[in-house]
Amino acid sequence: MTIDDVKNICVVGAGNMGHQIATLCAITGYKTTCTDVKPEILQKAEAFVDKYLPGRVAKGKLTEEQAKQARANLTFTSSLEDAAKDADYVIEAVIEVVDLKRRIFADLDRITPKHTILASNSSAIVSSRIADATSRPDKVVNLHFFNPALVMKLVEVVQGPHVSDETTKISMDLCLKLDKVPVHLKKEVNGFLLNRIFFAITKEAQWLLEMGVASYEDIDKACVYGAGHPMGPFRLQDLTGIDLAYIMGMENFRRTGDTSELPPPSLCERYFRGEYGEKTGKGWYDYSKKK
Ligand SMILES: NC(=O)c1ccc[n+]([C@@H]2O[C@H](COP(=O)([O-])OP(=O)(O)OC[C@H]3O[C@@H](n4cnc5c(N)ncnc54)[C@H](O)[C@@H]3O)[C@@H](O)[C@H]2O)c1
Repeated sequence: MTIDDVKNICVVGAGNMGHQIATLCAITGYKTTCTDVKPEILQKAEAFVDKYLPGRVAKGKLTEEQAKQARANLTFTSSLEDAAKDADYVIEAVIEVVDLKRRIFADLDRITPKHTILASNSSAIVSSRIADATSRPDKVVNLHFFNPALVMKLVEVVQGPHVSDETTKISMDLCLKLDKVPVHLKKEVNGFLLNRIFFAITKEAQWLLEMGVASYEDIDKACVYGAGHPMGPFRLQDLTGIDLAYIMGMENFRRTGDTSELPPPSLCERYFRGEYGEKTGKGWYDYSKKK
């Protein structure tokens, strides 16, 4: 199999990441189906596309014809069976819970053709923790996009010990077709490449806050105005989701038993109040007045 055999893509999960990955696939010419268990999330994803594509036309980034073709390429369904049955490549982007991902990959293994590559967009769960839920571990890989997936160019392709060179090559080639910049991780490592660097920064920022050294606003300012980052670690967490940071911290703690992996108190407080960041209107910062 080569990249030219990939025509149909299925994206599982239409949340923060999934709806943008699906839109990207459709714009770059792939017949794309996007599925989610929550009807309201599918409706939101569809509404996004119907606003996003005309917006790209208005900005001169797409022609009317390209936008029309992209929309025709993209379908939404609540049925995993319908979404995945003809897929050549699946990108899973559901919540960060390993047992759920294993269940979905076992279902995908049953539903999809034998040649289909099954990729996870997980930020922290390496594919070797999922691959043995399928009968095709050589075709189960991490394909890690960054948020927002329509904008950020980087994709990390993580080749665990079970992943074939063919799967890795097709995944790298797919990223190029999606107009992304892929990097190849030759082994699995917790946090992959860029997040390891960001984890170190965020952890330090979080402890500076907990120790009362500075406010989160000032810590963000230091990173923006001193280090030239486009946004500080707290603002970034609002974008990627405080819920995700909490779940990832808990997953890491469960896996390693290392208490320093536990999410810090100020993050837990926000998580338990349901203040997940931009998507709930409030996180570290207040977005309730933003349209
Ligand atoms: N948010 C980020 O910045 C970011 C960046 C890179 C990677 N990721 C990874 O992407 C994945 C998704 O993260 P997100 O932020 O989009 O989460 P999200 O909570 O916004 O979306 C997850 C979606 O999965 C759906 N879902 C749950 N169970 C499902 C099932 N059985 N079948 C189909 N859909 C189901 C939920 O309804 C939800 O809409 C995670 O693995 C995360 O680690 C997230």
